Amino acid sequence: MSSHSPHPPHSPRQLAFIGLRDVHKGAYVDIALDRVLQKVSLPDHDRRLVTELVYGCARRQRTLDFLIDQLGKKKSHQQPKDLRTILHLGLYQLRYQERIPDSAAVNTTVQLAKENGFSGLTGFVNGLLRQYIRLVGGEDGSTSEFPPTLKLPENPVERLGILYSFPDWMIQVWIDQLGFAQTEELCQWMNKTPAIDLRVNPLRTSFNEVQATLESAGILSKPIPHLPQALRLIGSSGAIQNLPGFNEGWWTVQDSSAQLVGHLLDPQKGEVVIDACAAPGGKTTHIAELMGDKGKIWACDSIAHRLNKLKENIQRLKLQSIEICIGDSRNLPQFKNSGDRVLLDAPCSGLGTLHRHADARWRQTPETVQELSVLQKELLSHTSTFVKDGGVLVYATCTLHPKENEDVVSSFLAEHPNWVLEPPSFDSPAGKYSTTQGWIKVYPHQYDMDGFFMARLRKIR
Ligand SMILES: C[S@@+](CC[C@H](N)C(=O)[O-])C[C@H]1O[C@@H](n2cnc3c(N)ncnc32)[C@H](O)[C@@H]1O
Repeated sequence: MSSHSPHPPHSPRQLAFIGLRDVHKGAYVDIALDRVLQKVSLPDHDRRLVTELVYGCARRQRTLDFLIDQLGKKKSHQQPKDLRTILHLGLYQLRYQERIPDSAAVNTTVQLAKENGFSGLTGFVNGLLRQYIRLVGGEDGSTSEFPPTLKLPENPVERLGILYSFPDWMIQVWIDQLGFAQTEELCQWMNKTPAIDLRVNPLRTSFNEVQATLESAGILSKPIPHLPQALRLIGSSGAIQNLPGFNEGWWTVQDSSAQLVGHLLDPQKGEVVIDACAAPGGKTTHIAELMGDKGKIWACDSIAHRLNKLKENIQRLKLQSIEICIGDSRNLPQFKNSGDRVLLDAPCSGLGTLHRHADARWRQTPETVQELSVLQKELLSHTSTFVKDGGVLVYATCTLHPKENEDVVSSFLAEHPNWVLEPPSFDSPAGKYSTTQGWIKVYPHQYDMDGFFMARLRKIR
């Protein structure tokens, strides 16, 4: 084969541009990325660059638009759509990618403009990017403010929204709960690369054995305080399925705060547990492990294909106690009064896991939150009928919006006098994270784990 291919391979930046163009037309960012990466065979470092550019530009789009607004004569939304995407790519590299020299960021962006129908505007692209370098220099944009020449609004909500690239309404929801300084810490946390935590399966191995085996494969890890099965990977690990112990069912990928939910439920051997929103099943398999795989767990979900992952994990972890049930948990009369414990890990706006989904912050709105809170209340009201007298229900979400958390639980308790909020005992893993109100609210910047809310409710008669 000739070494001079007539069709040079796509450059990573061109691929990122194609992916982002899809995102701006409404595609989910991971689907758009998969689509471009599937078409080509790229060396690992180029794949990583495409991935970083697509996720990064999607995540930081509000900040990048602000820079275009400040540096160009026309506002970002007045620019041709594709030109705006190209400018995002250039500015993203200058502001957030320290390893890319400024000259390379500028030249490749100018080239992108040339190749995608903007030959007449290469001078503008070059000028805008060089203006950024002149004004801001080589600062690391993930932590630094802007120089005063770039005029951020006085309003603190907008300031944080622009600086860290979140919608104003989300910032406001957090400021109301945390104040300004902690909201800024939370924003910074949500823009970091997510950690990967494993949950060791004590039915197949031990914590020490997993840690040692990982170490012999060159992967360092550390325990998480108070969580007996949790192991956090340090540094990059490559494809997770290739790590030792995966095929043997020694561990499952699950964030530490999601592991807390299983401990708060505290299921016991021989019990009947109903997991009302189970797919993809991270918590269902944890419950089985905590019960020594003895008893019965009903794993229900309304979306059948989302349960396939659970089926795979049941096989891989070699569990016997889980039974699958496809259906709407707002209407499953067969479970009335049959559960010793019920888990309702409700569908939510995901405000606690925004670092894992680059475009999630732009997809949720106050209206979607409102709709979700209605669904959550309906689910809680019906699934509470599954619980036997004296039994327990844990309500959990991975969001940080009071309308989906405290409000749902408080209005349930107000309408159901035979239920009480039961705080975890202090010596249990969940007890270490409990709040004075009796529920658990994990703020990610405080505990360095995904944001979560969970409350244990007991049916007293
Ligand atoms: C937060 S996820 C659950 C995550 C899961 N517990 C885990 O740990 O892997 C919420 C789930 O609720 C399901 N769901 C949404 N509405 C539902 C309903 N009305 N009835 C049952 N499941 C529902 C969704 O399909 C989704 O899989």
